[in-house]
Amino acid sequence: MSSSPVLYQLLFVLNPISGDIDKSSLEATIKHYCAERGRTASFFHTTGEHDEEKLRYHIGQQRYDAVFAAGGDGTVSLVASALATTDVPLGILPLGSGNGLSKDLGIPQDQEEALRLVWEHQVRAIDTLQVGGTFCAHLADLGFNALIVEQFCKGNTRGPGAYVRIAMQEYLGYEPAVYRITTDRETFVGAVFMVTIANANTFGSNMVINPDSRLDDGEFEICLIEPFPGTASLGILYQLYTEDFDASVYTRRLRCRRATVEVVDQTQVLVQVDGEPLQLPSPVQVTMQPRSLRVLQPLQA
Ligand SMILES: Nc1ncnc2c1ncn2[C@@H]1O[C@H](COP(=O)(O)OP(=O)(O)OP(=O)(O)O)[C@@H](O)[C@H]1O
Repeated sequence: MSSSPVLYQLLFVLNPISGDIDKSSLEATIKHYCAERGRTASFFHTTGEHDEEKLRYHIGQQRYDAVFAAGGDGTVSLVASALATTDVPLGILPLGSGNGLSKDLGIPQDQEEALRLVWEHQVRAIDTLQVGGTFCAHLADLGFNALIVEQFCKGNTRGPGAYVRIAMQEYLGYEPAVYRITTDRETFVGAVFMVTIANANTFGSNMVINPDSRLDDGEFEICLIEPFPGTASLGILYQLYTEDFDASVYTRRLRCRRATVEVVDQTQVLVQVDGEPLQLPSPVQVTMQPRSLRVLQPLQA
């Protein structure tokens, strides 16, 4: 079920570095856009240091009708985590390298068009995850992609080009680990190239890792790409871009409500959660909080 309340007091959480995008005129554009429509825009600038703590404090002091994340997936996750379990909806102005959740919600990638959410929207409640105790609104993974995200974050170039360059460099020498994955329905044991814990469907790169799955169905998927010969790589890539994940013999999905992901013989594992690389103790517990986050979506989405 969805509704369209009028939102007057709006907070925009701006990440100055996301996506290598110049945001010098953004604040003035947002202020002007909101003022023209009788809305009030306030701003919170991230610093990269204790942002979630500071944001929670700020929104605890002031009543907002919606809080917009103006940044990439990391900024969206930060704001979503602060808003989850409250009744304040999350809006997104996609200003990162990938912008995964905004794409899954059908939010326009153009700045001006995304701003229309301020006055034309529907509110939808979506599920969220906890991955090893860390909030996750979109996708988390272990294995190859987590390694690429970690390298990407260490580098000083952002944007999709840097991501592809790192992936090509790391692919040849990559050794898949062995995982034991136990869900409320089944157990899988084996070597896996990449384990994606998916509440949503699509990576910011537009690769569809988890087709035909809803953000509010009370379930999530563990999407596995098992080790594959080099000759199969282009085929798997093609399936990821054509929403045909299940077509390969090297892919499978485990649908569940809770799961434990263990890297056999390791006590710690690299996990990327909503685009941020983390070292977490293994096994990693994954739980779901059904319909715990209210989000703004375009009316036609
Ligand atoms: N003022 C700042 N200076 C430096 N780093 C910052 C600042 N504000 C936030 N950050 C860092 O930015 C990162 C989040 O960036 P975000 O994910 O929003 O953009 P992105 O990585 O460019 O895009 P995407 O995740 O869509 O690929 C976090 O690691 C956060 O600590």
